Amino acid sequence: MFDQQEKVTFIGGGNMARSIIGGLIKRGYPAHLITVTAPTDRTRQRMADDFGVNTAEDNAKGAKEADVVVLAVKPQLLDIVCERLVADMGGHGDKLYLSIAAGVTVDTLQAYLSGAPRIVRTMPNTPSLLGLGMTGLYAPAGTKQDDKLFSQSLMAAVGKVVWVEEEAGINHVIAAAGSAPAYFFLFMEAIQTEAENMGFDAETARLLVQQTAQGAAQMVTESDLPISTLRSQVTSKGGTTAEALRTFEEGELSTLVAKAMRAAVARAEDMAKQF
Ligand SMILES: NC(=O)C1=CN([C@@H]2O[C@H](COP(=O)(O)OP(=O)(O)OC[C@H]3O[C@@H](n4cnc5c(N)ncnc54)[C@H](OP(=O)(O)O)[C@@H]3O)[C@@H](O)[C@H]2O)C=CC1
Ligand SMILES: O=C(O)[C@@H]1CCC=N1
Repeated sequence: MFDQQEKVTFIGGGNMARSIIGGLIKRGYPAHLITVTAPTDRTRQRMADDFGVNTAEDNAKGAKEADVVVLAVKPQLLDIVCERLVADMGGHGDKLYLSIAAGVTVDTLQAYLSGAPRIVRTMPNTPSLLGLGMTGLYAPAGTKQDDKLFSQSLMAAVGKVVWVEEEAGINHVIAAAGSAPAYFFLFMEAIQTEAENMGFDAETARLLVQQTAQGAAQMVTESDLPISTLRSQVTSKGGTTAEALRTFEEGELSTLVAKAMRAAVARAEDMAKQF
């Protein structure tokens, strides 16, 4: 599965790092090659207990021996974390730096990392935990093929991957995939809530929504038909679905979705100016 097995250190052990590491371990990436750094004991302990990976409180200690450093802290912390990291390691160490941060460009990362020449940006999402992630990757011109291949194989171990040619494409991946699990969760929450209002207990309401969402997603995955055809197969003329869909149309759901995706892109662009 993994042609190259490199020592990988994750700086930060939050939701996204956990999803990727969980997915990697599930797919057989050797735990002893993975290190996670995080300031709190609890995060480090959970990582060690759940996945058997190495942990370190000190970022430089955790990253010094690594071949690949995955930057998995919040975007607003990246400057201080990277600058401290290279200072404490005595330089960038010519490592491959893989950033998962939204809204921080390669140029900015390079400035934070004292000119590190090997940087790849990725935009994963949390279903990586189940091996069902969707990751966009961007490598600046001149990135070595080996670095692209390793970044791709790491992220492909936890789901599907797409490369974007232009760095701006990463923001489009954020809108369509990185942030998008939350859109589906919101939709599912709304269905569950209304099912409960209709009288189902919470457990049954959740079962109704989760099984339906999983079934619908699986149909999209397994069918060659356009999604609109799958929708119309549910929609009997003059029936119940048509009424529900008409209500969504009246509320301009498609326009609202487009607006939400544009808002995610705009926020990523703002962040890129801010950091
Ligand atoms: N969540 C998501 O769905 C996605 C997130 N991303 C990106 O992933 C990155 C992380 O997001 P997410 O996982 O949600 O964030 P979380 O807040 O869940 O995790 C952040 C982690 O950073 C750790 N941390 C804080 N300060 C430091 C430090 N000085 N040195 C080392 N580690 C530190 C925290 O440690 P502790 O636990 O000890 O407090 C925590 O484990 C962001 O840049 C985000 O843009 C990208 C795609 C999807
Ligand atoms: O909300 C965020 O900024 C991050 C990036 C994509 C998903 N979560």
